[in-house]
Amino acid sequence: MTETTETPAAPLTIALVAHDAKKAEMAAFAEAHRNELAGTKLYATGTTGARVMERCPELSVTRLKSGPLGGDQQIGALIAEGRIDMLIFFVDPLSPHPHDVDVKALMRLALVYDIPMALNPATAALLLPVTAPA
Ligand SMILES: O=C(CO)COP(=O)(O)O
Repeated sequence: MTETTETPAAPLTIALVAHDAKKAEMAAFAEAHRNELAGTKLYATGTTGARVMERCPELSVTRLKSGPLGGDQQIGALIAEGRIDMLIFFVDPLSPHPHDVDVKALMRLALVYDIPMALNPATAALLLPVTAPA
């Protein structure tokens, strides 16, 4: 009998980011999808990560800097290194953001590296079950 040694698949790595006006929706999204998210490795910008962990204390989220202080760029760097499989970024299209160039740079890298990117809850809800079964 031949033994096969199967390497367990690495968990899906997801980056969570939400503008201030969308943080409540991100926390609600995380709660609604807590089972799928529990099987993934999560990164988030600082405040978004805090809100998600507040709502779902069982989820372990690696928090980076706050977006305006470089958190969006940190996530962009992880994407460039091939360490992020999916970006869920709830964007507020109705407010100006002082770090808009960082926001654009993050989205640009998600496009360059062709990773699934959901910019609103409706798209994230479609994307998540396809890629991260509960
Ligand atoms: O600013 C952000 C996205 O551009 C998000 O950063 P925070 O999660 O720290 O608020």
